[in-house]
Amino acid sequence: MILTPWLAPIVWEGTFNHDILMEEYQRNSYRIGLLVPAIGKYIQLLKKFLESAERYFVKGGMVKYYVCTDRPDEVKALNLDIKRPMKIIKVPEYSDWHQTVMGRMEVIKNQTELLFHKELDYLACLDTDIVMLNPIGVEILGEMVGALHPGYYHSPRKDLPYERRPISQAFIPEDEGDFYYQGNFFLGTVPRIYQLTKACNENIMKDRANGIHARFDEESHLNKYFLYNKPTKVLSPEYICNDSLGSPKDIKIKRVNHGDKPFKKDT
Ligand SMILES: CC(=O)N[C@H]1[C@@H](OP(=O)(O)OP(=O)(O)OC[C@H]2O[C@@H](n3ccc(=O)[nH]c3=O)[C@H](O)[C@@H]2O)O[C@H](CO)[C@H](O)[C@@H]1O
Ligand SMILES: [Mn+2]
Repeated sequence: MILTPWLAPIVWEGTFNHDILMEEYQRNSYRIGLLVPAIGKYIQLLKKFLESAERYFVKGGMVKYYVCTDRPDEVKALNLDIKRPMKIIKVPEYSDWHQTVMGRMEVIKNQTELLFHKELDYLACLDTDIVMLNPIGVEILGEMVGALHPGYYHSPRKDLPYERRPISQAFIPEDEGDFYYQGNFFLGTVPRIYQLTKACNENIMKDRANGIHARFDEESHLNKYFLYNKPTKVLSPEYICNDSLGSPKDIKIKRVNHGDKPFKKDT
């Protein structure tokens, strides 16, 4: 499938000409931010993430890295082999894993107001446990872009793991839903990312006030948002693979490996 039912492209290897897209990009010299949280022990993953991004993420583009961390000194001590600019954004140490992943929406919203609206045209938000293995180029750029979860792109709607409890703001009724999007790779223009993170954060706050926590944290809220605010471009699972998937025939190129950690996740 290379087009959604609302006619947004689904980006697979072979569906685009990188040279044409790059010429178009260079005429506009868009500024791209790559934001990654590295809070607590996830700082251990940062060097591999950033050095792979340096090699593969929009090569030839104007990219700046934004690292959100509770421990700036540990990030500075990493001896990173990167040439593109990096800014460290100080964030609180959250009480647990769930608050940390949910907090990302609030941090992005706040930093968009303060910083990103001045510094960037596009912002991409990725997990730290991603290692890029192949080029991820300007083909990913769009107004508002989501990535298909590699575990569910062939699943019927009834099997998509949306939040199904009506009490949550992330609730999606049984007879609705297009795709299941992954929470760890989304991007868009700065104004669209602002709207997205503001809406998700407000819904997270409402859930908190109502004593409910959505099934897959901020990913459930992102899926709700994308249902009623359709992405203008969708990334195929090439962009968010992991080894546990094996080698599905339709994934010709694994652009990343996601999820390997040298420590146990404390959820
Ligand atoms: C299989 C599974 O359960 N997947 C869920 C899990 O993905 P993951 O298992 O990929 O979550 P994860 O442990 O990678 O955490 C998400 C990201 O938050 C950041 N981080 C998290 C904790 C911390 O102490 N410090 C820190 O920096 C870091 O960038 C990390 O990569 O979580 C996501 C939330 O985004 C979604 O809910 C996914 O569906
Ligand atoms: Mn992850």
